[in-house]
Amino acid sequence: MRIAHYGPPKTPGQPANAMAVHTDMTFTSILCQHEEEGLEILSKDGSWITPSRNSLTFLVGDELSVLCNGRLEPTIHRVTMRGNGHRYVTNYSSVPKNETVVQPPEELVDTEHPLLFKPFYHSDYLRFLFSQEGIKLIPNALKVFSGIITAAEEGKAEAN
Ligand SMILES: O=C(O)CCC(=O)C(=O)O
Ligand SMILES: [Fe+2]
Repeated sequence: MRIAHYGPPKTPGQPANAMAVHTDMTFTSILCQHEEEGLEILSKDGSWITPSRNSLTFLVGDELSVLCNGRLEPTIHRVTMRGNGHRYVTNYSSVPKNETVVQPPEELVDTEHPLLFKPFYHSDYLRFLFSQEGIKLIPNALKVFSGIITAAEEGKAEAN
């Protein structure tokens, strides 16, 4: 568990990007904001949702998405400081061990649900994310690192 502190925006009244758009390199993260809000979650329709401060927000991390073979998508989120107060947030996350091979159980892979991600070690994924190449790809780094192009997608790419 981590407790993070964010100072108010440098220019009062002007929203500040305090954490860039990303997904978490975790199985799950549970966030709790104290007093000052700021968390923003990207919804399916492209709008940003702002969870209220008195709530727990459950985020699907990259590795949970792999574990359930894409049935859940990683939560895309960012932090924008709009108020002028200090912001505190607790982040309780579950993370695979470095030597864990991240892959779905075989029950979740079949002809209707082909394997979407190549199995990988958590430590290799972290190394990629913090590389010059990986960091630029956030929030789409997972697909580039381990995504399998399906036959349907390949057909689409050839047609273009
Ligand atoms: O501060 C927050 O609300 C979110 C923090 C976050 O996204 C992270 O630490 O990965
Ligand atoms: Fe995050």
